[in-house]
Amino acid sequence: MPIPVVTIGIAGGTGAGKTTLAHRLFQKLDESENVSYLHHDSYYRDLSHLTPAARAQNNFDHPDSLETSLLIEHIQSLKRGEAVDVPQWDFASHTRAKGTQSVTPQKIILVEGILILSDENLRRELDVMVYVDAAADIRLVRRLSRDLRERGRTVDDVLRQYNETVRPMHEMFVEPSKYKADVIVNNENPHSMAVACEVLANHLSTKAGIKMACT
Ligand SMILES: Nc1ncnc2c1ncn2[C@@H]1O[C@H](COP(=O)(O)OP(=O)(O)O)[C@@H](O)[C@H]1O
Ligand SMILES: Nc1ccn([C@@H]2O[C@H](COP(=O)(O)O)[C@@H](O)[C@H]2O)c(=O)n1
Repeated sequence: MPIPVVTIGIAGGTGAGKTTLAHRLFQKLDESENVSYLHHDSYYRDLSHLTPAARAQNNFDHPDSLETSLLIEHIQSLKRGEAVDVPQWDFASHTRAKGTQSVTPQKIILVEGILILSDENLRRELDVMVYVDAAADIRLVRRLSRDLRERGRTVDDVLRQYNETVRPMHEMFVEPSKYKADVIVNNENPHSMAVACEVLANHLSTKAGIKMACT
């Protein structure tokens, strides 16, 4: 029996604050309201057939690097009330890790990723589309620090990748997708985050009777 579900998409450039916003939303949702959280990054195509050097040169910011059709299938399964087995991505080796993570169906499906608003079929699955915005220099600094800390990268790795693929693909695919969003959040302004929270709370309440306290 299908359950009423609200699907929220959170897009934005690398380092913009998508994960930060998603985690803030979890904290603000009533504890009884659980969330099925899907990250587009989990759906990168496996590169284990390539050498480590070749994998590192891959363009991870082009839509073809992701198995978006599987993400769409998973959203549709969750909407039907079926659990899904989500692949796990290893950012250090650029490969799909062994094993999957089971995600169970909940009233809210939260989908996050740089490219989720650039795919028309994926957009059709989303009830509310949010784009988190921040200036390129701020995003680069945040990404540099996160990739050194959490993704096993060097400063040279991050800067080379940023210049060769991240920045051009951002301009080609990510930034234009901003104009598909229902809500654009300015992550340099805390008030903008608060307003976005109010908009989402209002939507969840009217469409699905889900309570979310933003204060
Ligand atoms: N408004 C903010 N002010 C300062 N640091 C932030 C802010 N938003 C996010 N960050 C930090 O920037 C880094 C990248 O944020 P994250 O949410 O992971 O971005 P994304 O998911 O869009 O790549 C994280 O270390 C996070 O703590
Ligand atoms: N093996 C990989 C896979 C992806 N990336 C980068 O991740 C970025 C998206 O994640 P955010 O959390 O920053 O939104 C994307 O820009 C890819 O370049 C990677 O470096 N290695």
